[in-house]
Amino acid sequence: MAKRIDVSGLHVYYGDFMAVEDVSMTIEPRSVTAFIGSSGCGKSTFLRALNRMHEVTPGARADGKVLLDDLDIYGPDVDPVMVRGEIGMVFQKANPFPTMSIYDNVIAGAKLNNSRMSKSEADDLVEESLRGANLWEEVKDRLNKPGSGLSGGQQQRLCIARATAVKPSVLLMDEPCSALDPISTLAIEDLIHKMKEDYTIVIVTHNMQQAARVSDRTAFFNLSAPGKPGKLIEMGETNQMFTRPDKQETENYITGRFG
Ligand SMILES: Nc1ncnc2c1ncn2[C@@H]1O[C@H](COP(=O)(O)OP(=O)(O)OP(=O)(O)O)[C@@H](O)[C@H]1O
Repeated sequence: MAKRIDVSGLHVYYGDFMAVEDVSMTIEPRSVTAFIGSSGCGKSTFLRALNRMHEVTPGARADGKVLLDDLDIYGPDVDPVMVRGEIGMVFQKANPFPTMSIYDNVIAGAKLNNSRMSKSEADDLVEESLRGANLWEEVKDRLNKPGSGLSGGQQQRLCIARATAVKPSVLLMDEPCSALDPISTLAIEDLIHKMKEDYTIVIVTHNMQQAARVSDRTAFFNLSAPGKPGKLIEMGETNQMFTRPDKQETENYITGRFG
């Protein structure tokens, strides 16, 4: 079930370096939110702080509040592994487990959560997740072959199936199409469009057309100079952001005057 994310006053640091400064925003359920902005302005860092994935980087830490509906994901008793189950992530480069079969790739995370899953439950979940990722028809006859034998676009859809098999409520996608050809990109964009009925989706993208095509709301990040922290400049309906942004800085970026 899709859930809302409410961020207030979030700062993210790598050691002493503040990479993201004081970001507050609401990410609506059953919609796609795009993060755009020039390289190094902290989009990926902020995205990773939304499911505590930054904590796997030594020295990285976040300050501030992130609510997933009513759950404070930085609360003292909250397990980051549980958070990452609720808020899944898909990375820039498809990263299926190379030695695992397609089937085992899909079921890997779900099995960690429920080691007593029966064979028929697992079969059903694999089929449902692959169908959800628009990949079932292409792989149903080779489920026992390695995931690494698929094309780049198929591997990315396999990673999406793996992420959704644990039944998250939010999917964070960090430039999921940047390594893909235009046809595979379109397949992922179609999938994002379909999945927003069930999930809250956030996508980081460098591709303005992609942000305009897939997202309902867009957040523009920027930094005042190299080495300075990234900040949220403006967030709004994608249509409005691309036609009548409030801030000159946003307009300059969108019209290609910098970034
Ligand atoms: N592991 C890390 N250790 C130290 N600094 C980091 C680390 N990862 C990112 N940074 C720094 O944090 C800042 C924000 O980086 P981030 O990757 O979040 O930006 P981005 O907007 O996603 O960039 P891009 O669009 O190029 O992917 C940059 O100054 C970057 O050098």
